[in-house]
Amino acid sequence: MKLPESQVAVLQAASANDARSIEQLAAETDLKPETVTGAAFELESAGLVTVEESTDQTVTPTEEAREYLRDGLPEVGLYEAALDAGADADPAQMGQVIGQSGLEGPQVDIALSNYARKGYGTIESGDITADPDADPESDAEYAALAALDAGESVEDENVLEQLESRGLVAISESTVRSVTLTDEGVTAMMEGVETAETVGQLTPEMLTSGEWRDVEFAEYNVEADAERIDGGKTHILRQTANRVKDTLVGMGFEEMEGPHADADFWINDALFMPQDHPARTHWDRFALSNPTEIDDLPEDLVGRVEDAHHNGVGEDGEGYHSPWSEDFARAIALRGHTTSLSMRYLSGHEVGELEPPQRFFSVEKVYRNDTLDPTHLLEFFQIEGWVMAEDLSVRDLMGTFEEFYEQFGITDLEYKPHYNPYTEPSFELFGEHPTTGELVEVGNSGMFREEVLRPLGVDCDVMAWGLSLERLLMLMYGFEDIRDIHGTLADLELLRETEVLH
Ligand SMILES: N[C@@H](Cc1ccccc1)C(=O)O
Repeated sequence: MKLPESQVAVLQAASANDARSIEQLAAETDLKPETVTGAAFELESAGLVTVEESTDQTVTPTEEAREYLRDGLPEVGLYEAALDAGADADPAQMGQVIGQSGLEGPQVDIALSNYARKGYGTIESGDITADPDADPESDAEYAALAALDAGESVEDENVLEQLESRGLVAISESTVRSVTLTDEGVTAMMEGVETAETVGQLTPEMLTSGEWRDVEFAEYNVEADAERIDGGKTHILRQTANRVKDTLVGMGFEEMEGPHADADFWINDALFMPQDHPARTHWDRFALSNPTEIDDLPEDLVGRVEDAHHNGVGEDGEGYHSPWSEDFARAIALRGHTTSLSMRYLSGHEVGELEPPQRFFSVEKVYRNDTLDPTHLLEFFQIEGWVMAEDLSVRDLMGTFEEFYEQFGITDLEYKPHYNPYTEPSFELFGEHPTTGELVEVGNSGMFREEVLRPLGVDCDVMAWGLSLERLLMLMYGFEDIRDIHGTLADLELLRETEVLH
């Protein structure tokens, strides 16, 4: 019998009486595990070996667990402090016991949430008791962590589950295969197995020499285990941004482009945002220190915008009775919204005067001095858009949102009246989070006011919006923390495994 080299090697290394794992065979034959697996499958289909599969669990203590192995579990620290405070006799004040325990930050919550569960005592309305019979020495979770750390295995599934849910162990499963010679395999070996020359890869030389006609090619085995390789890939946020762009282009929109750092004029003044608006203080804007201002603002437009701020527009227009300075308008900051682009385009500054109907969009980054939390980042992507046409109504706006979000599987939009200095009426948009069921704000929108449109020279209706790309992602994939997706705390595994659906 003639077989490819790797199969001959595996056949020789396998035994009829004792199952050998892929790793053992790989070590013995000096072949890669994936080559051995491939060969084993081939031999199995030829009836020469059997391949058994089982699942192997690897449990590894996390960094946090190692800390506790060193310093003790937080709930045990709390128990010891409670004992010191005499809480085994009379309830002690919880605040004091926590202070004494030396626990800090998140460890306090961790201690509290495990204390009663593990029978160390009770916690009720500010008081803590300690069960005198509790024995930290025989804490099952600690013992299990210590065993794992020493390379031993832990059989108690409940304890493992608990440790996993506390984030103290990482459990990963892998398929283990082992190979045994069949009777047929033994017979084949006794009759003699020779190595057939097989070619794993076609080369240009083989093609030019014509040698390819005579060689035997090794078969591919697409089921063989191979090493996992995480190649670079487009970030899911970028993938979704691209999908949003495709969707909007499909709906007849054209893309806007423009500066991330822009004059306050485009970011705020053109939007009829008074210069003394709270959002325009230095707290909220990321000002540029070099350069500090933009010189080439369109003078006519600046004049009309200033006039609207002072006097409003129309016969009985009403302006702001607040100061307006051109220096303030020229100052450069990172844009807090991409509505600056909408102003640039609507004013004719970018692509010339526009005749209705028109539709424009951008999917671009904006910057805000917010406090970081699960739904806020200092920078995020805004899906900006506007439609310019005669006689638009709120129905057109809602219809556009329904059509857009439906393409991402979101069909339960809700609207809430809102206030923007530049739109009237204005609406916030909400969608339901697929796992928590909470209503998540996904965007803000409205019909631009006369005070915005008149100075820009637009004399028909314009409906507009700014939607959050990250929040759209949260609704699509059920992320609960925006920081899982980007920033320094991003969950790489999640990013590797999430597939953007088209
Ligand atoms: N600029 C608004 C969004 C918006 C754009 C256009 C019109 C109305 C609202 C925001 O950032 O929240």
